[in-house]
Amino acid sequence: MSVMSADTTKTMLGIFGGTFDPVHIGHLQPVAEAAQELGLEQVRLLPCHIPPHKQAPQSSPEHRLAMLELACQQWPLFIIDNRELMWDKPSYSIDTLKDFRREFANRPVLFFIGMDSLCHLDSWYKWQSICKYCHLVVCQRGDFLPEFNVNITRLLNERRTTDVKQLEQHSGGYIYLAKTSQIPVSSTTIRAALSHGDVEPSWLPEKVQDYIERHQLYRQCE
Ligand SMILES: Nc1ncnc2c1ncn2[C@@H]1O[C@H](COP(=O)(O)OP(=O)(O)OP(=O)(O)O)[C@@H](O)[C@H]1O
Ligand SMILES: O=C(O)c1ccc[n+]([C@@H]2O[C@H](COP(=O)([O-])O)[C@@H](O)[C@H]2O)c1
Repeated sequence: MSVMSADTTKTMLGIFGGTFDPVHIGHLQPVAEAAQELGLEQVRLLPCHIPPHKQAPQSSPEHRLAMLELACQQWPLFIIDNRELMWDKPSYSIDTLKDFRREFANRPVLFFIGMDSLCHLDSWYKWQSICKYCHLVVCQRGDFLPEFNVNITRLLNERRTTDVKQLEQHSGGYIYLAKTSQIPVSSTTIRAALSHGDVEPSWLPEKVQDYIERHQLYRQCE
């Protein structure tokens, strides 16, 4: 585990990456609950530029950013960090985490991910080094049945903690499974619903839904 040097007073830094195409309640609610469980007052949302493991986003970076800004107005816990959008390359988390480490040398970094991301973590670029640079905080995911393969089982055996102090006292290295609500929604289901004009209003922050309507986004599902 990477132990912090002298600076033990620094507060934990929460970051949450995603394609956010569009941002929805399944992104915001579980992370907000986990942040509260861990005593965080702010979480940075990191919209990715080129998602490493899936098709290019349907909406432009400008639209995705605008929707995130509206979501942040309704959810003041969140602020936007657009560093990945500034880099003209696939958004590999290891690069982003190294960049955070350069900026916040010893500060504990909490990287929020959904349970599906944890289950597929061993397909990420340089996945074995991810926990050198951060803790992972894993949110439950309502539309996904978790199954841990041998790599993830080993990783959890080595790094899982239920002790928040471990997260506070180390800059990275631990995995914390948060007890968050199961919210069975994804951007894919929302894009499909929007293309039929029948999206469930509770899935999206109200202002995001208005924005989508105003700009006629996701009328055609790819
Ligand atoms: N309903 C949900 N509950 C918990 N975590 C979620 C949920 N939806 C997305 N996440 C998490 O949010 C992060 C970013 O996800 P992403 O932007 O890819 O959303 P998505 O809804 O899975 O998108 P898509 O359907 O386009 O693949 C990932 O770590 C993912 O696990
Ligand atoms: O680094 C990787 O190889 C990698 C592979 C898949 C996803 N990620 C990151 O995980 C976060 C959620 O990704 P996604 O694809 O579910 O939107 C986002 O920050 C991605 O950049 C990172």
